[in-house]
Amino acid sequence: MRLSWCLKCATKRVQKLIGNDERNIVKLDRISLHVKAGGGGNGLLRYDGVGGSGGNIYFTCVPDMPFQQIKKNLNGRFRIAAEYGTSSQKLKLVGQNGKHAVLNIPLGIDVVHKESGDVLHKCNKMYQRYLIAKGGAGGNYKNNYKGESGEELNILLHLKLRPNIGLVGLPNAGKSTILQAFIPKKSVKIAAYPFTTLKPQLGFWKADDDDKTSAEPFVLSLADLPGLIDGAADNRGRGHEFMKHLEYADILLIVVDCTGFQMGDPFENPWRSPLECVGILNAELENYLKRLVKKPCVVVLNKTDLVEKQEVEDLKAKLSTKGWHKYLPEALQPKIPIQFDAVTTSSAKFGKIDKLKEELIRVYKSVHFDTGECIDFENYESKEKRHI
Ligand SMILES: Nc1nc2c(ncn2[C@@H]2O[C@H](COP(=O)(O)OP(=O)(O)OP(=O)(O)O)[C@@H](O)[C@H]2O)c(=O)[nH]1
Repeated sequence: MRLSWCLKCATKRVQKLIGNDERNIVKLDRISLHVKAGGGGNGLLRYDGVGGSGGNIYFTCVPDMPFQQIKKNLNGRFRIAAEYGTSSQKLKLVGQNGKHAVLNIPLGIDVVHKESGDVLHKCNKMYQRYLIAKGGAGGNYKNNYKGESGEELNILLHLKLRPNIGLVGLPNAGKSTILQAFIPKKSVKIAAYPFTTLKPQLGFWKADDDDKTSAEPFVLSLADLPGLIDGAADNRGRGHEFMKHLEYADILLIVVDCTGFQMGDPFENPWRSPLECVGILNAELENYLKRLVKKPCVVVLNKTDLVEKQEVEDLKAKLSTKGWHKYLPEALQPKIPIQFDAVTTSSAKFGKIDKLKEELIRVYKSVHFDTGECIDFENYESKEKRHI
């Protein structure tokens, strides 16, 4: 019962988040807002009257709210203001406080100060009220009975997706092809050149297609992100914009091209072996956010049709060891090597993803059965590993 609730809520939350966009391409993942808290009312010096305080601006996380809804709720104004406090009067010495303004937002929004870039709040607790701008104090003896101004600032709301499975890989590894193989009806942009995927794409995979006995549909969401490059954690290739969507993913799926990777001109950039690709991706993930390398993680060696079977087996064996990173040159070794929950293979172009499907279901279910309820992935620490 609990498990089915988990699965249902995990799927629902992404479906609701992205609204009705048919192709499920995330078109809008940030909103710029001007917020102004109310100013305090003036006091009355002669009678020691105190002005009312200005209203605060709060954001509250609510369930099942699409990100686009924020825009609709604001009626395209992109400005929120709270009420001013009223001034003290002879007949009403204590002024009335201004009303607070509360904006409902979906879970997983980062509130960022537009000018400084500081993250003011990570809004990831349901029904929690986050104070965004404080109203000014009413006039009183401390401020010479002059009402104070409320805080006023420009902010950015950053949406972070909450997929069950987040696909990570270097460009051209075959992420979109994998997504297409999982969800054949979905139209995904695929091409034989890097950076075909420019925006995150979400797909919903009915994972229990063969299981006619299950009462609840078992649907997992997959997010295909644009390819990461060396230095993505330092925002090269707009890395931050995409990596933020991995923060709340339940499972990371590292997609590696079995034939390796060549970035641009071979005279300028060295060819990277598949193992080196894993090392680069591991390093990028840990550099961006250490918590990411603690998440459940599956590696899939894609394009197995292009290399010898033995080569794939050797690679799989290496990655399945605890010290897989030791096979890499020192400069490419990640500081915190990920201990993979599964290493598997696929040939997505030819629809061969059965082993990958099995492993993903196994890892997903094992994680959920461990806790018996919706897992708190922010504090998740796998049993046998991950000493950070
Ligand atoms: N031979 C073979 N080719 C594949 C396989 N999977 C993907 N490809 C090809 O690899 C190329 C890149 O595939 P994409 O799915 O666009 O790769 P991507 O990782 O999404 O690329 P970016 O958008 O750059 O991140 C395409 O030409 C695919 O047809 C596979 O299993 N075997």
